[in-house]
Amino acid sequence: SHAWGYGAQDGPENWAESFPVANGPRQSPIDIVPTQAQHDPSLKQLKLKYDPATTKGILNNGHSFQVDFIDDDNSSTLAGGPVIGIYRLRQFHFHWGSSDDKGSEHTIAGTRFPCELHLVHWNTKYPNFGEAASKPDGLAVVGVFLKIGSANPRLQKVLDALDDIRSKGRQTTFSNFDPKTLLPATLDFWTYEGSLTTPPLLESVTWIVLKDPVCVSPAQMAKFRSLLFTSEGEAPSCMVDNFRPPQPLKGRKVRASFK
Ligand SMILES: NS(=O)(=O)c1ccc(C(=O)NCc2ccccc2F)cc1
Ligand SMILES: [Zn+2]
Repeated sequence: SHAWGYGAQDGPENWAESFPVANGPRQSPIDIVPTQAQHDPSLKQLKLKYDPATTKGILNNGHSFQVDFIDDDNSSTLAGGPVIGIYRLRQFHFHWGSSDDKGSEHTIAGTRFPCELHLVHWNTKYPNFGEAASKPDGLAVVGVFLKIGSANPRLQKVLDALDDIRSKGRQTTFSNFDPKTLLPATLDFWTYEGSLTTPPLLESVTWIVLKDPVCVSPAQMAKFRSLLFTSEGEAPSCMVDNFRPPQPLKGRKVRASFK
């Protein structure tokens, strides 16, 4: 089976054994070097429309935790920015470290953040997420950096649900949440063509990485780190350091929506 994780034996350095695309031409994440990004004035404004009523639940999937959304219609969508057409919100999740000096997947000129939020959308020109995930223009993921600061009240509702999903496979009700509240004030972004950052590492993602971080407090980071990679009954293993390090750019251009 394709069991993968973030440990010494099953972690990112070994993923290529089961998922050879790990060494492909458009892998994610990457180190974003702002001075080497090109401002593209043709990039449109990012249009995010999220309906809290589409919130479906919250799940510990053994790699991260995710908040799932009903994606049967265009109630919660992403358009504009670098994408053509309409992409539907499927889920959002996070990646974080065991300490505040690491945890993000993308880095900015080598700077790592303690946490990174991913809002996952799929192109409605395809019938469903699974189909879209195998197409070069199938997915669009918005990445948001979290930096240590004052407690973020918008995060609290998500973090309060974590007590009910401590172990892998646990899920609980979660409703009426507006992911827009997790975003920074300005939606300036970098964009490049990449991949899923976890197996199956499919090269189907248009990445939209926001320039401005949002805040998270040390106590809130401790809540993320209270989750487990393991199921109930297994020897507990703390869910931390669930990030893939930056991958080779292989000639790709990173564009900036801002000067
Ligand atoms: N960290 S990230 O790049 O934002 C990322 C987003 C989504 C997935 C995912 O849906 N995996 C399961 C999956 C993949 C392909 C087809 C169906 C699936 F359920 C993985 C990584
Ligand atoms: Zn992710």
